[in-house]
Formats: sequence, C-alpha cells, structure tokens
Amino acid sequence: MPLVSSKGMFEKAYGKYAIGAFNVNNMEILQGVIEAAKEERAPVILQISAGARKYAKQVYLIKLIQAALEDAPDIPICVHLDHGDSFELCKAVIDTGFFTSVMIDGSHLPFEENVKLTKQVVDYAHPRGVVVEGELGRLVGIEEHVVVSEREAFMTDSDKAVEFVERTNVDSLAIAIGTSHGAYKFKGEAKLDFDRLREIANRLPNFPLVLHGASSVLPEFVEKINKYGGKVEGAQGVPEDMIRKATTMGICKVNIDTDLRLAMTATIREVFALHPEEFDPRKYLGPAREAIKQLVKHKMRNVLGCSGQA
Ligand SMILES: O=C(CO)COP(=O)(O)O
Ligand SMILES: O=C[C@H](O)COP(=O)(O)O
Ligand SMILES: [Zn+2]
Ligand SMILES: [Zn+2]
Repeated sequence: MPLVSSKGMFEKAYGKYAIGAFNVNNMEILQGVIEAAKEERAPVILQISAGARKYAKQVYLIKLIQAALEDAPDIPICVHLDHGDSFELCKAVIDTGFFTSVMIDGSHLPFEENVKLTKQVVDYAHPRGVVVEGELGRLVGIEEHVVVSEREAFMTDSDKAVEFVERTNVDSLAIAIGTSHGAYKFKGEAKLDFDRLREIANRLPNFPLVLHGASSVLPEFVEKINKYGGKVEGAQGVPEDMIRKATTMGICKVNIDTDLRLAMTATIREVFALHPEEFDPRKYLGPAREAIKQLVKHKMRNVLGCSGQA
C-alpha cells in the first residue's frame, strides 16, 4: 500500500493504544522495524531526523523506505520528519512529495513565535496533504542541569496547549510531562506528570498527543554494553508500565530512538567481544538488525498495544 498519513492511525488508536514512531538512520534499523511491523501486523511511523538526513542522505532513506513499502504491502506506514527546526526544512521535506507528516519543533521559542512558525508550516503542509506535529513545553533531561523545583516550569501548560492547537491548527501535539531525550532521563525514581497529561487530554478531547523521549533504556542492553567494554553507567529510561498507561490517556504516538541505539550497540559489542576474529560486517550488523526487530516486536505487543491493528 502507498504511504499513509498518521491521521487515520491516530483516530483509530485514540485512548486504546499508540503507534510507535521509530527513528531510521540506516538499512539495518529500517529492516528491523519493518520485519517487526510485518510479524506483529502493526501500523508504524518511520521518522527521519535532520541528523539522519545528514548522515544517510535523504535520497537513500527515501529509496530504502520505498523498498520497505514493496516488502510490507499490507502494513500501514507513515513517514515523518522528526524535530524539523525551520520552515525551510519542513518545506524541503514536504516538497519531496514523499513524507506524509512533519514535525515543526518550536518548543524552544517564546509562545507567540512558536505559534507563528507552527502555523506557517501548517498553512504550507495542509494544502499538500501533509499533517503536522507541533511541540509545546520543553523536554529537560538530567544532563540539562535544571533543578527539580524548576522542572515543572518547562512542562506543558494545558491552557496554552488549547490556545496553541486552536491558533495553529496542528494535527498532533508533543507535550512535556517529564520525559527527555537520550539515555539519562531520571536521577533516582522515574516520574511522569500524569495529572498534567489527564488535564491536557481532557481539555483537548480526542486530539492526538505525542510523547517524545519515550525510550525505556532497558537494563539488559545497558548491562551488556557495560559488560563488553562500553560505558553508559547510570542510564535510566521511562518504565514501560508508564508508557503503557500514557497510551490509554491520549498519547497516540510514542517516539523511540535511544532503545534502538542501545539494542544495536549492545549486540555489536557482544559480537566483537566474543568473536574478536570476526570482520565481516554482516556478522555483527545482522545480529544487530535481529535485536532491533525483537525489541520493536516487544514494544508493539507489550507496551504500545498496536499489534494486530494494521
Ligand atoms: O523523542 C525521540 C525522537 O524524537 C526519541 O526519544 P528517546 O531518546 O527516548 O528514544
Ligand atoms: O529526538 C531526537 C532523536 O533521537 C533523533 O536524534 P538525532 O538528531 O541524533 O538523529
Ligand atoms: Zn522538542
Ligand atoms: Zn524527540
């Protein structure tokens, strides 16, 4: 089937389950994610960051995804720009005619500027059949050295969220409720502001919300990386039961990148440590691709609840 928009995916999922949005940077990651979606019969969002465009060259990623569409003809697939940081980038991506969704991330801007930039992208995207994700509130991780008492000030305000959605006409909204990007999300106990999520969802009924920074930083991968010469000590993610809970409360899209990176790195490190004589890239990239597939299957089935929804 041709690429689909996330709009229908979110309408179907709202309040019941969420769609996984997985960052794609190379062929092995893409194949791992697609194999998982095929076996789970799950709809999926493939997301491409500015960094991925730079690393792999956008044209390679587009051609790889075109191959995935042929390989998985029965699976609804949406292709999304992750963290677009300017109108020009969003426009360039929309002008490919390939992407069905873009994110414009104006969350670092003052409110009025965020509204203006997001609306500009929406006004360009909608007539071209592309949906837009905006972001309000800032994701701060422990590396950002924000003291706990100040942390709340960065989270999404429900009044502002309603105003933002009304004035920009965005199709979905990324909110800040305590998650952050990367492998170091919490010091001590993990905590998300579910009261805030409930309030935002109540004020924006049936409106799809997005959770960035939603990797769980699974101990099995962290331990394997550290065991085989890596150094990711103190890494901590969002517990999977919290993600599961969020998917029943209006979160329709769950962004996962760090968990893919950890699974891939742990697997490659293990091969290198156990088979130091090995130098055929297929012998470590193959297992890494398989690890990604198993991880994504687990997320779809046990965390997001989207298995069988294709
Ligand atoms: O939000 C993300 C991509 O936009 C990824 O979050 P993680 O770093 O938690 O995987
Ligand atoms: O949110 C960020 C994603 O993990 C993408 O990361 P990246 O910009 O390094 O590609
Ligand atoms: Zn952001
Ligand atoms: Zn993100």
